[in-house]
Amino acid sequence: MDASNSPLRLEHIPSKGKGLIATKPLKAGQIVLTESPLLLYSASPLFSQPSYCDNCFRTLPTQTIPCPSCSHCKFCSQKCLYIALNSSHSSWSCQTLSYLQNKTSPLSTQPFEIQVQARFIVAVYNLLMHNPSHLNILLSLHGDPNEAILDSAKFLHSLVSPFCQKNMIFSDELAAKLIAKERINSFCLMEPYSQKGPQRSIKGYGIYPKATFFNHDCIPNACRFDYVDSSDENNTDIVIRLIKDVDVGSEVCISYFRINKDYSSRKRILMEDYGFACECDRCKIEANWNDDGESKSDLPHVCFLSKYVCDKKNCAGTMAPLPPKDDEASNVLECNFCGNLKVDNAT
Ligand SMILES: C[S@@+](CC[C@H](N)C(=O)[O-])C[C@H]1O[C@@H](n2cnc3c(N)ncnc32)[C@H](O)[C@@H]1O
Repeated sequence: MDASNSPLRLEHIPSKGKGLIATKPLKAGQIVLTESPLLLYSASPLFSQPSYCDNCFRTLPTQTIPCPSCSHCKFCSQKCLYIALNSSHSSWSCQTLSYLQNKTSPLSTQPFEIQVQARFIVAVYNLLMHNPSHLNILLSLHGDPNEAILDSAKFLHSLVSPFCQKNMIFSDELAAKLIAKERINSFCLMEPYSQKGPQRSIKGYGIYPKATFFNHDCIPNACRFDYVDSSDENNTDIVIRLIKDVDVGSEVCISYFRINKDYSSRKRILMEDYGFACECDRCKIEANWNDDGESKSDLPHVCFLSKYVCDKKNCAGTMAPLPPKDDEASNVLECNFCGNLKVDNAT
């Protein structure tokens, strides 16, 4: 990120913590970051059977390959099974998850959110057993534990720690710090778009240590593309593409959710999930929104939404221009959810 030819650099942004700033003038459609995940984990409750591969998160074919030791994990190919057995689904993870997924497990009566935290704890402990140096990266991310996280960390660590060797670094304090990072810094891996809707559900979560530094804006100048169900080798990479030109020195921001959410939903999610009150221009205007009958169609954010929200049925993804070719900006917009293309005649 700090390499001299990188389009972005990390800086302190007043009242936001760290953020990413353009190091040169950047063009709409430009890809400013492609990054592989440090950690991936499933978003499925522990006692359900996911419909996607436990290694690559692509939708499972009809013929699946189960883990030879547990009945819970399924893979789409021998290659994915082999990769997982040597990484995310090590014998330690397999044994620990099998215990947690047992019908008599204390987790069977716990809410969905705690079950996903259990998956995260197993995934992160497994990662740190194999790559202890990743701990510093994880601990440097934003987020501190609150009371609820301290309680769930204590509970989850007590279930998992009997499977850990005595000389390991894990503790309930560390579990709490890690869960607090997970909440704020994870990106969703989504089911493919379907016109039947209603909304794409979440297959899994990924921690991307550079992408996590993008701050939120309700009128973002960049958005995230993902290609989880593509046949690309790096299908779980995250790709951040610019929606508009960005001046040197300006911050590049994404939206942490669909850009067409109303003011009260945005306000609630940003406070409950991310712990901040948004001060962007759109929020300032919408906080004082009243139904005075006056047309609002020429307000900058209303124009932005009508241009960049995908209008395909049940989609509402964000449209961003295709990457520039030979330094020439594209006038074709692509939706980051459904892949819909539309020509932008105003370009
Ligand atoms: C994923 S992190 C983004 C990077 C973070 N700023 C850092 O220093 O590591 C999300 C956190 O950044 C801060 N943040 C993001 N967007 C913000 C905004 N528009 N206004 C204020 N704080 C923001 C909030 O503290 C939020 O919980």
